[in-house]
Amino acid sequence: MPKIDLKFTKSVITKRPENSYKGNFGRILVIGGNANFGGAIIMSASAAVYAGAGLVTTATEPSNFTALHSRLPESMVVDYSDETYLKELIPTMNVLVIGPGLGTSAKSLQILNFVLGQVSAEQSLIIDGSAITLIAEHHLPFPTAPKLIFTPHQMEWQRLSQIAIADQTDDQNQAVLAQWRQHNPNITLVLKAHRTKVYLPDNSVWENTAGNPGMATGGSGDTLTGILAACVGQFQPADKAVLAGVYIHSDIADELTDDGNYVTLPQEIIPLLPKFMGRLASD
Ligand SMILES: NC(=O)C1=CN([C@@H]2O[C@H](COP(=O)(O)OP(=O)(O)OC[C@H]3O[C@@H](n4cnc5c(N)ncnc54)[C@H](O)[C@@H]3O)[C@@H](O)[C@H]2O)[C@@H](O)CC1
Ligand SMILES: Nc1ncnc2c1ncn2[C@@H]1O[C@H](COP(=O)(O)OP(=O)(O)O)[C@@H](O)[C@H]1O
Ligand SMILES: [Mg+2]
Repeated sequence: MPKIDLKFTKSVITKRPENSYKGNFGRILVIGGNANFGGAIIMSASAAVYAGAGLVTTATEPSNFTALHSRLPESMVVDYSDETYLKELIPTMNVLVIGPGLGTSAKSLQILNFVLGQVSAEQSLIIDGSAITLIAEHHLPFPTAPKLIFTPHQMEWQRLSQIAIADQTDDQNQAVLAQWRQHNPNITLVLKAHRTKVYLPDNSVWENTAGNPGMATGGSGDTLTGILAACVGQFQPADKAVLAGVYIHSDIADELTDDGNYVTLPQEIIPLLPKFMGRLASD
């Protein structure tokens, strides 16, 4: 099984061309954060900004606007229930994230259904957290056109795939993915665990070599979604960008742990992204 390691990740994270502008580095829309889980979407958006996304917009519950503006002025905001505005905005995006802190209410379901109906072939959609739970609960069909990147933890994967956690072997996981790929060949699974595995559309399965139990804290996966979005928005091909994003998240956490941290808080990982990626690009 191929491993996701530092050498591989360095090959993906390239130096920026001198003659470039924000439009070259991905227009990202992150959607989530209900009135209770605003922190989740703030962490996702922050990670996207700090991992180098050219432009980040956050669609969330309006009660999160003030916190978002004050914590992350780089991101624009939009009411996640404003379908008229979103209908115009979504086609201008390269990468969308849906799910961190979205919740599972009727309103959350309405937003998810709307977004699933708007994404198009040239776009990548990262589906995480509550969005995975909602798709499983309501048997929502996957959109057939865009690149889909699911980022479940093992319980979310159990809900979506119907494979019990104890039975989540590569063979079982691949069998489910093979069925889904008949409708959309461009499905990637990032199955998060101690050693996260990434199942790519070419049927390869990659294993992360970094990561540690300090990452077992709320918001860790929300942060990963932003890093993945930024990587897909900046680096080609998208499959390699996903692998690199998984590694960057965990390697920074490993550095914090090596420094003596017992827990690796998302808020400590996020500000380390620019320097870590700069190091990868220049080595
Ligand atoms: N600060 C915030 O606003 C936060 C919001 N969050 C959001 O909260 C929503 C619910 O997500 P949760 O994952 O907390 O809840 P879920 O209910 O979706 O999943 C947690 C359940 O799965 C079980 N489980 C089994 N194996 C697991 C594994 N390997 N990893 C995690 N859980 C496992 C747990 O025991 C628990 O019963 C998501 O939208 C998420 O993005 C969380 O990320 C936590 C932080
Ligand atoms: N013991 C562990 N070892 C390595 N990585 C871990 C460990 N526990 C959690 N993680 C990582 O932390 C993240 C947890 O994601 P998730 O459960 O979705 O968190 P949340 O929804 O709270 O943001 C994943 O990237 C996972 O790989
Ligand atoms: Mg999660």
